[in-house]
Amino acid sequence: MQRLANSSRLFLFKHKGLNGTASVRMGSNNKKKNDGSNNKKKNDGSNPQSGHKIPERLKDVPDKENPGFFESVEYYFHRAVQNLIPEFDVSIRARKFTDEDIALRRNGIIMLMQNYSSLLEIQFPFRRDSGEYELIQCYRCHHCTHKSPTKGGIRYALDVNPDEVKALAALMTYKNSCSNVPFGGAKGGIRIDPSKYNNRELERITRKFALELIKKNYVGPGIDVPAPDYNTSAREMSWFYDAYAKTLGSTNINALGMVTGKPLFLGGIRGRESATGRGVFTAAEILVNNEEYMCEIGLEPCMENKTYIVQGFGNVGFHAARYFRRGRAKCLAIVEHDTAIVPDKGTEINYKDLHTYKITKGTIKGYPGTKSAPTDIMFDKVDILVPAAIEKVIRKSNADKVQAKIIVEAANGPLTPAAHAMLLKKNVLIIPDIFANAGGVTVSYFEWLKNISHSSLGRMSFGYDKEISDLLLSSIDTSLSDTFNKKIRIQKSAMYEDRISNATEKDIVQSSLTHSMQRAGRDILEYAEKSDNKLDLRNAAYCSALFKIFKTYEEAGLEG
Ligand SMILES: NC(=O)C1=CN([C@@H]2O[C@H](COP(=O)(O)OP(=O)(O)OC[C@H]3O[C@@H](n4cnc5c(N)ncnc54)[C@H](O)[C@@H]3O)[C@@H](O)[C@H]2O)C=CC1
Ligand SMILES: O=C(O)CCC(=O)C(=O)O
Repeated sequence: MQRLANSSRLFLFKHKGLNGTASVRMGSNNKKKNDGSNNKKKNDGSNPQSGHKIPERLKDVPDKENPGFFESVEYYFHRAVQNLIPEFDVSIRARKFTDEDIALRRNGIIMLMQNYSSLLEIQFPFRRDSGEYELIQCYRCHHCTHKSPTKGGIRYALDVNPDEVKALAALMTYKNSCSNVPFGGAKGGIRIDPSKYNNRELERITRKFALELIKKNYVGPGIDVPAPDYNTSAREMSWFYDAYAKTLGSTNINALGMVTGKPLFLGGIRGRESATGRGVFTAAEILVNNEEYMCEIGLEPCMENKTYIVQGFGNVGFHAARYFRRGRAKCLAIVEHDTAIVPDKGTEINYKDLHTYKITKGTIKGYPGTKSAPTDIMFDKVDILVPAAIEKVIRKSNADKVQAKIIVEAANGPLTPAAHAMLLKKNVLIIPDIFANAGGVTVSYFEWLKNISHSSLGRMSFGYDKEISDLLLSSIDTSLSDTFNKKIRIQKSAMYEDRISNATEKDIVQSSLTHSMQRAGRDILEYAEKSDNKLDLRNAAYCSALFKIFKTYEEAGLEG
């Protein structure tokens, strides 16, 4: 990075985009002389001088206690676009457009990247086991379709609504791009409280929703691929798949790829269930091991003995808590919607056991070896806070209570823009959702690949890899023996023997997930380094995501 002489804001950097390397000026495309008076970013991180304006209707989003979820995502989108205008223009200019056409084309693509493509609202009557009828409301939103299929989970909750589904679909577009998952974004949900229905009823509701989507050609292995999310799991995904397999999918050889997060014996993949929590830990680890970042927030650069609190002990929170403990961090509390628990001094929670306890008792309250605490313990002093429940839990009215140094957004949208800005000012490191919780969709992608290739990962290469490494070792034996003129044999370590002889699909999934998170993290940190506030990883993650989406639209052309 090289600062330009007479500007405090403009700087030059190299970006390795999809199309190789381009040198661009970042931060402002304002050609006017900088008088230093108004060429500054605002406290909320927006940059009015960039040549791209945040739409008037979003102006008060960073100040609201309870902004719309979709408008919050749109707001983050526009903040990032403000930084990217010069980069966008460089990539269009390479195609020899006139200056006027560059602006028109760039603004057209920005419009495409922000807006959702379609939103389907379905209502159907449902007869409960009691004989009563209910009207069930469901939604599915396809956000950007620059890549096919679109992808994202399905949640069951009473607050599912069009605004929420659109926001979550947009987050999926940006998350997929940020993590190099080659899909567009989508999300869906059914507005029910699943705890009020028995299993047969839930199965019928799920199948009806699936059939409505199938009839409309709104889902399919090459169209849109659902997955588990809040209050759904492998069980609901099996029903979804079965509804497809018995209808439109009966003649489709790739039918298994119509949904991910399935059980293992129905085309699922090892490691998907724990993938989001594992990815959350990996994202945290990348930052916690980064000396510069830890120095900025006054922490030691290692995971060992860092304290953590997890809010939401569902699929994501359970596995995240497990991995943090494996990383030798110390749990201070687990917070659920009805209570929090704190481990007794000197004891450690057995998370698998706690998970079983919660399923059996319907609560974590009373778990042996812990004491109950109020749920606002999540605002206590801690190194790492992991909100893994729902959106907008940290807002303008409670953000100043947060005492964590690092927040890892395991849930989608747990912070409002106001809370985000307030915490940034307090020097809190926020690891944003579109990076932190991307482990789930990344392994969903691996499952989809497995389904459409009709082979488990590694099946065609494990044997060959073993033969090649045996050959390599024996050729090293031969060369050493020839050089030293005596028989030399390389000793294989037990770990090597074990890895090479007993490699499983899970090993491939886990190491590929780590690799993918590391690569996404590296790209985000590159953008962060170039920005005015390197702690604003959300803006950096959006920049990393949006540039790739922009390039895809730009290269595909806009006339079709
Ligand atoms: N399941 C997945 O693979 C992915 C999930 N996510 C996001 O992670 C979040 C959690 O999802 P899951 O773990 O799958 O859901 P889940 O349904 O398995 O668990 C959610 C947990 O949060 C608890 N909870 C709800 N409201 C709470 C509150 N106010 N305070 C404390 N706890 C509360 C619930 O009781 C439940 O135990 C959601 O935002 C979801 O969109 C993101 C990426 C992937
Ligand atoms: O696994 C997937 O396809 C999507 C997971 C999801 O819904 C999310 O990342 O929010």
